[in-house]
Amino acid sequence: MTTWQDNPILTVEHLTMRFGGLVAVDDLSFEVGRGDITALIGPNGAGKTTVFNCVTGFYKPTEGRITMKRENGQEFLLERIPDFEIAHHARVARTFQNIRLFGGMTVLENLMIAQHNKLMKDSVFSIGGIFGIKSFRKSENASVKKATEWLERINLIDRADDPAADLPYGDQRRLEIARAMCTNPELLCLDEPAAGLNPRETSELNGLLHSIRDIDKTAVLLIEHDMSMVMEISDHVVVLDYGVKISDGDADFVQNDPRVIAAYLGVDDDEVEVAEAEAKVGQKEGATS
Ligand SMILES: Nc1ncnc2c1ncn2[C@@H]1O[C@H](COP(=O)(O)OP(=O)(O)OP(=O)(O)O)[C@@H](O)[C@H]1O
Repeated sequence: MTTWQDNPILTVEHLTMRFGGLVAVDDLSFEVGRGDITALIGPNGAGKTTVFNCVTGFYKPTEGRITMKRENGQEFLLERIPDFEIAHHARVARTFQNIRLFGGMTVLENLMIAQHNKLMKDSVFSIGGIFGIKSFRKSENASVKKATEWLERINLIDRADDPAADLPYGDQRRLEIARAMCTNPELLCLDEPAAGLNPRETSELNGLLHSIRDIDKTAVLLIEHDMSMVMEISDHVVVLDYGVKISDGDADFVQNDPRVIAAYLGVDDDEVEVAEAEAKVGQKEGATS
């Protein structure tokens, strides 16, 4: 079995991000394995979103290197290129904490617009579209086919013509992921994909992420606060606290790591056993009262 170190798609080296005097991310290094679901976790304010923003080009890091290695061997230093090139050439797609669909457009149109760049190119920037040239028609048909396939995969084909804003929250989340997938990413970055979902919607999301890893062979990097979801689906978990990496391994390793338990309980490492015992007593008392 390969691990994230053997075949990384993304390598983060000595990443540091300062905002004035505040060090949000401090000398962070980790790998994201090709074909893995990797979770970036940590308490509030640990620096997770800042890392995401550096990987996807929203922030330029103060120091460090972020290398994306595509399947075809091409390498991109993400800290050096603008965000549209990160999406377009390095093939990194992302979603945000808050859903950013085009609510007034239909469900299908949301998936079509994700393929806009290719359509524009194939239509020679609309001129070919007006005259109906063959390459544009072919490209348009391919876009509709791809959008339809995704709607079938996320069980929204019956809602194709409804405005995206009319969908239930969990469906909107999956549509947003499908829209990101329509840009053909090799790395998909998801910012709290399970936030606000009920257990049924979370289970549908888990199925979708597994299929993206296994069928599309797209690596997934996610930030998530829902620990049971993280531990269930992740091949690899990286834990941050106060901008510093405190643990890095598979889900079993990380959830039993005393440094992680200490960070989440808000105590020092050497106080973990006492805090855990107190937490268990508290749970029992809660159950009997
Ligand atoms: N643009 C910014 N300007 C100044 N400080 C910032 C900026 N972005 C983030 N920070 C600070 O950097 C630190 C890390 O924030 P970040 O949002 O990355 O954490 P997080 O782990 O994603 O937190 P949460 O789980 O609450 O979303 C925090 O102290 C935050 O206030």
